[in-house]
Amino acid sequence: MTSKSAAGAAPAVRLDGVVKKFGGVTAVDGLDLTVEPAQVLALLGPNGAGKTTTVEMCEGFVTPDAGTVRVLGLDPITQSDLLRPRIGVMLQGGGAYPGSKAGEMLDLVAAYSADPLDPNWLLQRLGLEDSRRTPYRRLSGGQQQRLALACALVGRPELVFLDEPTAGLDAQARLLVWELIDALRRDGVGVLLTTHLMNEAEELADEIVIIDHGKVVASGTPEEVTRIGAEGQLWLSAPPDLDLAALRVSLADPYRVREALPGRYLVEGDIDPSVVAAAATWCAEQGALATEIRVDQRSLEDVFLELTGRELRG
Ligand SMILES: Nc1ncnc2c1ncn2[C@@H]1O[C@H](COP(=O)(O)OP(=O)(O)OP(=O)(O)O)[C@@H](O)[C@H]1O
Repeated sequence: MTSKSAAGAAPAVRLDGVVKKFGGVTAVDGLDLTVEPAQVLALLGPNGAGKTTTVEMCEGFVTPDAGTVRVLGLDPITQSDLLRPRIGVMLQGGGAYPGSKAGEMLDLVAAYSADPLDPNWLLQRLGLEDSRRTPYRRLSGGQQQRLALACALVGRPELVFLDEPTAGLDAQARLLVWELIDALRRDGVGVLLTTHLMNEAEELADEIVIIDHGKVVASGTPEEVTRIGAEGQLWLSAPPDLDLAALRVSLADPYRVREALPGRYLVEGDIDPSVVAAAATWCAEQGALATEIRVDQRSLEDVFLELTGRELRG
């Protein structure tokens, strides 16, 4: 289920029973979590679920009230001097002086590292080669975001914390970042990623942890998480509001058929090949294109919404 670290190697991140309260709000409530080396773990949760607080405790910016946090085997609060050179943190805003140029900023961060990556190679890898001499304040939001990622990676960290690394990026830039995260994993780097993009988590993560109200509500590989509650289910994706009457005739009792979410049709019962055929035929007879059929497996978004509720969080 989970990739194992090399014998004797400390997990990249290990949280045991971690609690963090802000006044009357319990942001993190007894959280256990492990990121192995060379593993991408996606931490998902609705707004206010406790993701940022969790990551900030790992980075040593926030002190837990209870439990243990170990990052590369070290305590991020009391051993931060030892830890800092070994981790990469993607700061929103980059801690930048607005007038400094993108290339200068990256060079400066690289200068703090004993064995940095070549900043020019990294700029080119992130599609920033033409922005080398551009002052930070003139970079677009997406370019600033990519520069923050470059700053997190230039010191060859063993572990990186990526807080919504592709928020606000266009599709091309997102793909570049995804490729880079994949390359990090291949190089043995652990990645703790927070994201609101379910496809990003499915695409990149070896392990998904969904939290809500500071507690784990589901965890496992993407395949394991998308199987939660999906036994005896067929999900068909197509345009919304199709007429289900004909499908109810061809799949009579004991099958139950409904449009569970707009454009997501759910058949519950014993799913055999004839049921798959009936669902596909029904969709074609409606003149609609079925874009996806999943058996005994749901989309990550369906699982996420069911586990964390559909109401908006503040
Ligand atoms: N410094 C703080 N002071 C007071 N309350 C805080 C502080 N930081 C976080 N909280 C509260 O702790 C809870 C968890 O917040 P956190 O930012 O960790 O959630 P999140 O999952 O990262 O949310 P989002 O997806 O919106 O970024 C929220 O109720 C938030 O208001």
